[in-house]
Amino acid sequence: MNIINTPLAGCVLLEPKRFSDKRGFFQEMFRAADYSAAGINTPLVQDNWSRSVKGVLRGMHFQRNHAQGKLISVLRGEIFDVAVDIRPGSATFGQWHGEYLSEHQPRQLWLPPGFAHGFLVLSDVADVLYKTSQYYQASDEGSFIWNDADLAIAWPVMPKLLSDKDAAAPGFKQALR
Ligand SMILES: Cc1cn([C@H]2C[C@H](O)[C@@H](COP(=O)(O)OP(=O)(O)O[C@H]3O[C@H](C)C(=O)[C@H](O)[C@H]3O)O2)c(=O)[nH]c1=O
Repeated sequence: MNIINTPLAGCVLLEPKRFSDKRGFFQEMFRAADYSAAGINTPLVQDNWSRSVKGVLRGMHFQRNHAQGKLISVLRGEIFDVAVDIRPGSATFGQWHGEYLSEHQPRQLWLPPGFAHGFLVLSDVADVLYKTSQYYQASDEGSFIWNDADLAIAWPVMPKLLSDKDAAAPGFKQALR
């Protein structure tokens, strides 16, 4: 498996092997012993399946006190996946990194605890499967607006559909006060 660093320390792109043949393909989606080399040393305790239609943007979300590491995979369609470094004291605090993830390439993005996460759906539908290193705790959730001017995330297209919560999210600085 290839492990490719991003400009945000600890946030890495993984390229697991995909074995294609005339039937289709086989791909291991997670193997603790191998993924620890990518810095995934905490147990991953929850799997999430998120289905969205074209133009949906989910994010930007984080958990304040029970920060979740997230291993993002796309089983169907294509997304633009974004991580924002919100680790206090990080040299890249407030910086973002985006990756195109799709069913067509064996690529996964690992966000260690301390990142906000969001994605924009580029295909007609997208199925995103992601593993987290902490359980979901609704009361611990924080969010900030997808188009915060200070962050200036370069989304490839404008979103068409957000949850009411995401559409009303505060700015980045306000959310992290
Ligand atoms: C995240 C989550 C949600 N839920 C319930 C709570 C709501 O009743 C419903 C939809 O939740 P929400 O609108 O927060 O889902 P997303 O907007 O996809 O939120 C996620 O979006 C970004 C991309 C993330 O990285 C996070 O995992 C998460 O914040 O599922 C659960 O029961 N467990 C969970 O882990």
